[in-house]
Amino acid sequence: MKIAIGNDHVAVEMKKEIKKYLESKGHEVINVGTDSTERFDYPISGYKVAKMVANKEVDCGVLICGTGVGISLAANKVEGIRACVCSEPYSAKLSKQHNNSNIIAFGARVIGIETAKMIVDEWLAAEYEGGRHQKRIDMIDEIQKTQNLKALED
Ligand SMILES: O=C[C@H](O)[C@H](O)[C@H](O)COP(=O)(O)O
Repeated sequence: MKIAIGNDHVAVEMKKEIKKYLESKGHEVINVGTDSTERFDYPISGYKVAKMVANKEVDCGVLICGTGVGISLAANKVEGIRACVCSEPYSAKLSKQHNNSNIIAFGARVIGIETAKMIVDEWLAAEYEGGRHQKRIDMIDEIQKTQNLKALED
């Protein structure tokens, strides 16, 4: 798979290790995050990775900041992005199976590298199940596009 990866100053080492790990599994990884530990504003990396995913330049994205929260919030502002913060593999797997997440995020101040590897493994191996879940994803898109939800009017 072709994967974009982004991070802020907190997550430089974890980003490097995850990039290396994914490459060792045969993935092509495009690094758009910072490689410096100088303070760096996470929305920049969140936005860059999100745009690459939304434009289908890559198959999916990985985002890492201190908690994974800020960087995923920024990514989720891009239309079509479903970025999920996970601190354990079960939520990562379900975020793909049920929510069709296209970006996974986690925090370098929250989890260790072995948990991070398990999260990306489970997430990349999982497949979106469609079916009953699609209606809910369509509702999320509807909220984004219209700031409204027709289901409330029914
Ligand atoms: O959600 C935001 C991230 O966790 C950032 O990595 C964090 O806010 C950076 O904090 P600081 O600038 O204090 O290193």
